[in-house]
This record gives sequence, C-alpha cells and structure tokens, in this order.
Amino acid sequence: MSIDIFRPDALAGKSILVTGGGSGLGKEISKALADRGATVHICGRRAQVLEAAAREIASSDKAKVYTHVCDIRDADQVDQMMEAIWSVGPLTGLLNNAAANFIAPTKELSPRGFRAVTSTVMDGSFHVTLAAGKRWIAGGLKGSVVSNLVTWVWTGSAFVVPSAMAKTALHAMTMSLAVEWGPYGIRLNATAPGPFPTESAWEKLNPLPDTKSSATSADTVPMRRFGQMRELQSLIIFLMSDACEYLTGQTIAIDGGQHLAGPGTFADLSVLTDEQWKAARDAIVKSTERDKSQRA
Ligand SMILES: CCCCC/C=C/C(=O)SCCNC(=O)CCNC(=O)[C@H](O)C(C)(C)COP(=O)(O)OP(=O)(O)OC[C@H]1O[C@@H](n2cnc3c(N)ncnc32)[C@H](O)[C@@H]1OP(=O)(O)O
Ligand SMILES: NC(=O)C1=CN([C@@H]2O[C@H](COP(=O)(O)OP(=O)(O)OC[C@H]3O[C@@H](n4cnc5c(N)ncnc54)[C@H](OP(=O)(O)O)[C@@H]3O)[C@@H](O)[C@H]2O)C=CC1
Repeated sequence: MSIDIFRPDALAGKSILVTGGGSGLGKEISKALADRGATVHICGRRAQVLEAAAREIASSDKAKVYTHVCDIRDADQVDQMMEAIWSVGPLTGLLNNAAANFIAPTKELSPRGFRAVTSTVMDGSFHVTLAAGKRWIAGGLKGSVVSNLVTWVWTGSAFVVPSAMAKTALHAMTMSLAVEWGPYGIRLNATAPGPFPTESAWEKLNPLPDTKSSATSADTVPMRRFGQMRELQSLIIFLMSDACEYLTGQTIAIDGGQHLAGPGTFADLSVLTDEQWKAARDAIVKSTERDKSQRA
C-alpha cells in the first residue's frame, strides 16, 4: 500500500481545472487535489455526473468545487468555460484528462469514428490548453499543465490507433509548449499511466471478458498488479505543486514497468526457476567451451 507524503496544505491557493473530472481517474485525482487545499473545477458533457462527482469531491474536505458542462471539442464552449472560471479566480493548473477511446480494427473505422476520438483527445485538450495558456500569458501568471497520456506515445498500439495518434500529438504538444511557454513560467508535463482499471475505460477497451488483452492484464506488468489510485494522485499533486518548478516538458510513465516488458525483450523469463537458470547456464558454458576449443 502506497503512503501519503503530502501536507494537507500542499496545494493551498491553487485552482485547478480537471477535464473529465466527473468520472474515473479525473474524479479520483480531483478528490486528491481538493484534499490538499486546491480549488477544483471539473468539466464534462453530463451535468448529473458532474454534480454527483462534485458532492463526492467536496465531501472529502471543505473544498471549493465548481462544475462546468462543456464539450471540449468545441473551442467556443471552452472559451465560455474559461471566462466563467476566471470570473471566480485564475487557474494555476490544468489537468487534460478527458478522453474518448474504443478498441476497433482500423480498417473498420469511419471518418466520424476516427474524429470521435481524435477531436476529443487532441483538439479538445489543445483548445483547453490554449484557453488557459493565453490567459496566463496575458495576466503574467505562472501555470502548470499536466496531460494524462498513455505509454502508446512511445510504442504505438494496434486496435486503438486514433487514441495512440492523438495522445502522441499531446506528447509533442507537451515538449513543444514547454519550450515556447517556459519563458512565461508555464510548465507542461504529462503522465503515461499503465492499467488503472476504471468502469468506462474497461467497458471501451475490454468489452469481451473472454478476449481480454494483455494491455489490461496485471500479469504483463513487472510489478504484477494494477496501479493504485494513490500512486497516480501523488504524481499529479507533485506536478501541480511548487515542489518541482524546474520540471517541464516530460512525459512520466507510471505503469509498473509494463511498457518496458514487451515481447521483444526477455521479460517473460522472470518465470524461470532456479533450476532452469542453472540448466541455462550449464548449456551456455558448454557452448562457450565448444567455441573456445575451436579457437587457434
Ligand atoms: C493500459 C490501458 C490503457 C488505456 C489508455 C486509454 C484509455 C482511455 O482513453 S479510456 C477512455 C474511455 N472513455 C470514453 O471513451 C468516454 C467518452 N466516449 C464516448 O463518448 C463514446 O464512447 C465515443 C468515443 C463513441 C464518442 O461518442 P460520440 O461523440 O457521441 O460519438 P458517436 O456515438 O456518435 O459515434 C461517432 C462515430 O464513432 C463510431 N464508433 C463508435 N464506437 C465505435 C466502435 N466501437 N467501433 C467502431 N466505430 C465506432 C460510430 O459508429 C460513429 O461513426 P459513424 O457510424 O460513421 O457515424
Ligand atoms: N484507466 C486507465 O487505465 C488509463 C487511463 N488513461 C487516461 O486517463 C484519462 C481518464 O481515463 P478514465 O478515467 O479511465 O476514463 P473515463 O471514461 O472515466 O473518463 C473520461 C472523461 O472524459 C469526459 N469526456 C469525454 N469526452 C468529453 C468531451 N468531449 N468534453 C468534455 N469531457 C469529455 C467524460 O465525461 P462525459 O462523458 O460526461 O463528457 C469522462 O468524465 C484518459 O485521458 C485516459 O486516456 C491512460 C492510461 C490508462
């Protein structure tokens, strides 16, 4: 079980927008931010979901939580939301967390299917980042943007191609704007979580129990377990805090090593017994001795 190393006031005075904060990881992260003293704004397309989430987030503390019905694919709606937020007070942080995804053979995707994912993940996150960034720059304010990405930004992934493409675009945005907006004191970082099961993601990525992918299995993770919410919460509290002001442009994997344990590596040998390792060594020594005996 991971421990909580943060003071209750670690984020006092911060005001953070979590897109897609009404469900899944966004809601759990919002709770952690509010618990550390941040004012939290959450947005999504479903008013009822947001209201229920706000009650949960606020109940964990005397937190200030604001809800905004906003489809981030629409830049005008995003701008109206930002005006409403700034009328309460400027943001200090933004978590790009809202996403759309589903598994599908790429050859079956229609243009609308492709855009359903990319317009949310890439366009939507860009609209929100730009709307916050230009207000920070105009006001001479610092800001911290964190985007929840995925390890496919390094590996790609079959059968979720629009998501892999759009998340990789945000990885590029993170590196690019870290440089362009660094002089204004605006930091951009990203997380690349491994499997942290949520209802919605598992419905879209794991719809058939008998054909479960290794991507959503704990067996393929070197740590042999799913991520714990506390672990992702801790990373994002840290990135949103003033503890790491020199940290920018980075995408940080938090996946128990899963993306490093691909089939092109020897990760699967971790199941070998001591006896099998001894037999392997004996076989290698034998082959080396044969090679040596043939040398001049
Ligand atoms: C190790 C684990 C890593 C996990 C990493 C990442 C995880 C995630 O990001 S999980 C996030 C999951 N959450 C969501 O997806 C929530 C939001 N999702 C949605 O709103 C819907 O599921 C949506 C993506 C389908 C978008 O909804 P909407 O904008 O209302 O779009 P439509 O229903 O009108 O559909 C548009 C278009 O897409 C086609 N389509 C939908 N589902 C599929 C599918 N399973 N396969 C192929 N195509 C699909 C649909 O047919 C429409 O196209 P047309 O038929 O051409 O009109
Ligand atoms: N769960 C996991 O294991 C992993 C998740 N991630 C990433 O973490 C993030 C959260 O995932 P998770 O919590 O599992 O998924 P959820 O589906 O629970 O969360 C997605 C959220 O985005 C919101 N959303 C979707 N489309 C829009 C839109 N157009 N405008 C505004 N809000 C929108 C949804 O609300 P509404 O439908 O009401 O609009 C929902 O609250 C995603 O970026 C995902 O890619 C990355 C790696 C692993």
